[in-house]
Amino acid sequence: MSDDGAGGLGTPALEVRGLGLTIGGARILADVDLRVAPGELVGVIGPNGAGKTTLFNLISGIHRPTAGQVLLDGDDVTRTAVAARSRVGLGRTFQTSSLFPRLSVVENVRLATQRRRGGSLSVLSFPRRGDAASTEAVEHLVTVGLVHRSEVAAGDLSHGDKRKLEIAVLLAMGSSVVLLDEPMAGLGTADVPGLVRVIRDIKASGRTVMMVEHHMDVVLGLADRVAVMHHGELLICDTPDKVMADETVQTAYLGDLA
Ligand SMILES: Nc1ncnc2c1ncn2[C@@H]1O[C@H](COP(=O)(O)OP(=O)(O)OP(=O)(O)O)[C@@H](O)[C@H]1O
Repeated sequence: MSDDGAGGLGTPALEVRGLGLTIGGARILADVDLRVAPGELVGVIGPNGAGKTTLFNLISGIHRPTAGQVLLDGDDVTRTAVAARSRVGLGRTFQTSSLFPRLSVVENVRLATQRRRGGSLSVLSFPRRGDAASTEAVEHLVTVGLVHRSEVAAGDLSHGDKRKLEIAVLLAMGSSVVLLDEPMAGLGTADVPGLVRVIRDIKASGRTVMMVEHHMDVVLGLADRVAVMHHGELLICDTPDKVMADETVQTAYLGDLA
């Protein structure tokens, strides 16, 4: 099933058309159509094994689909490599951390800033405080509320702070479409509101966000629309109210949570 096009008029920031993945005869994902408007936040929910991570893997280029297309800002990137998608503005966090644990917090962000600017990737070039890349790195750390941890090794951060740092790295890479894969996973209850604020700020900055998340209250509180996956298909993509009231969704998923 396709979403009902709440992405609206104009070119979607992200679109998938008829997206499918079959591996060894097993249908992992089938016929997913979804349009995400610039600045929109779409939450992706569904039971374990529904295909949420597979959808992200296809959008970010980790897997090639066996059917369908992925478009970024109207351009077909279905055959584009992960790094090249990143260069045109698609950023993704993973369920497992992808940071450099021995580098400091600010160094991790600065490295991403340098990469985007096409400059040196040498760690030796880090200590030039006050240069443009460092200044920008600090700005991203302010955005995610981590500037007070700038000099700490990334590997020594709490789980919640690592998630914030991953997001700062995406911002430094210049991502305009941000895929967040279970950002709240493993967070203590006390850390959730801080990360929710960060995600709200990212949306407020005009970026487009897709977020796989099992915390329903977080999804319902943040998302403009909620996409529900089930058995590799997209059941519905609509406003939180409509999704919560949808009978098919109640039967397929939400009923299980009650
Ligand atoms: N490379 C693969 N080869 C075979 N099966 C796969 C592969 N990748 C995913 N699957 C299967 O496809 C289904 C969807 O997996 P996926 O990880 O996308 O689900 P999910 O909705 O993200 O689940 P969770 O909430 O548990 O992370 C699962 O049954 C999984 O075992």
